Amino acid sequence: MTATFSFDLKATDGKARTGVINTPRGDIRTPAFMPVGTAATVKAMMPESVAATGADILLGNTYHLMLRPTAERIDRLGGLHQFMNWDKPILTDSGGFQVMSLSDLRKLTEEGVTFKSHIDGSRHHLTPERSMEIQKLLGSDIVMCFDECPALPADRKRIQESMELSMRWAQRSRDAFGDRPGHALFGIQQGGLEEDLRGRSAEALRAIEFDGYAVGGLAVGEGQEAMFKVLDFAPDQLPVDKPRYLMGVGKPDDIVGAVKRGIDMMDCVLPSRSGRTGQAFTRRGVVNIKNARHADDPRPLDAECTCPACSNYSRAYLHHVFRAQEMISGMLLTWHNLHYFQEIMAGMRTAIAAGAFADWEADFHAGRAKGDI
Ligand SMILES: COC(=O)c1ccc(CCNc2nc3cc4nc(N)[nH]c(=O)c4cc3[nH]2)cc1
Repeated sequence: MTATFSFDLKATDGKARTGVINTPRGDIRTPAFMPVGTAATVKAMMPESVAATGADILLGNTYHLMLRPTAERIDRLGGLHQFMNWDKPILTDSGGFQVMSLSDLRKLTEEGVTFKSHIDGSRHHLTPERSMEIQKLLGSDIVMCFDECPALPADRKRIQESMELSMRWAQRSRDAFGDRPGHALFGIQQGGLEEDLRGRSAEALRAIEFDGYAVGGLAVGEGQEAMFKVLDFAPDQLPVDKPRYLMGVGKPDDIVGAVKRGIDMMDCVLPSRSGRTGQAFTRRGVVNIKNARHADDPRPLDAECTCPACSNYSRAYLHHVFRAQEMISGMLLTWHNLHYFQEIMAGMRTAIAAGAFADWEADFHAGRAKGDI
């Protein structure tokens, strides 16, 4: 732990990197996966269970928390860490992406976005300045710039105009964030799938100077092949000595491919949301536990996994509690998936430090079957 925020690059293997982000609330081992704690909880998990999976940091959402219970109420109660009983680092997304993907009756102007709450239809306004204020009230350790993420597919003109707006908002975010030792502000690169637009975005962000840089505008339906093509150039457009954060990613093989291309941090609802629907990620591929063929299977989900679900329960039991819609079903599979995602991150950190990423990656892909196992 340190009083300031810093990134210590420990080793590289090809484009893959491993290091530590030092923050006053604790160190973050990279490459890092951030569980998503949207409404001040990682759904179906106690905070101590999230920590037990190996997570060093979790993600919160400005959009959800501003609507309910409001940032002012969380601030009055001591901030988000105390409110949700998580004393390690928290990164908060800035709200723009969630407004466009969750709310309706949205109006986008140079000033910001106005929208109606998906919860009660009340009208709200988000600007770079208001997003910085909300994330400060929450007590977030890593604050994201307020940006606009265009839905794909979109024509080049729309992508360019959106990226240029986001860069003006990045400057306003920086100005509103002010000087907050021990707290970080990350810029977000936009530019769709266009190398030149992403290059201009990266240059604009470098000139403003941030503590870290996100690759935004991806995992919006472009597919893995198109995403990897962007990741073949985008990380190298960003400062080499700062953390690179790929937003919203992803499936296990997306994560491995992103780390291979120089990404240090990721977040995704996939392990928790799919865990609640009965989808388990394992070394050998995906298990849909609700499938009837698991009803009498005494074996664990994954014999090599040490999580509570795999250590103490059979597939038959997990199948039963999902079919019976018992609460323990989402708890066990969410814990398993988050544990497995952290195992992937730990494996890559060790492999990169040993210069053995290629072997680790080959082994990762070798074990995986297609479809349900
Ligand atoms: C079961 O799994 C799921 O339901 C599920 C849902 C959505 C995603 C994709 C999430 N993708 C994504 N999140 C994102 C969040 C972002 N935030 C900002 N500020 N700017 C961005 O440019 C941005 C891009 C994203 N792309 C992945 C999985």
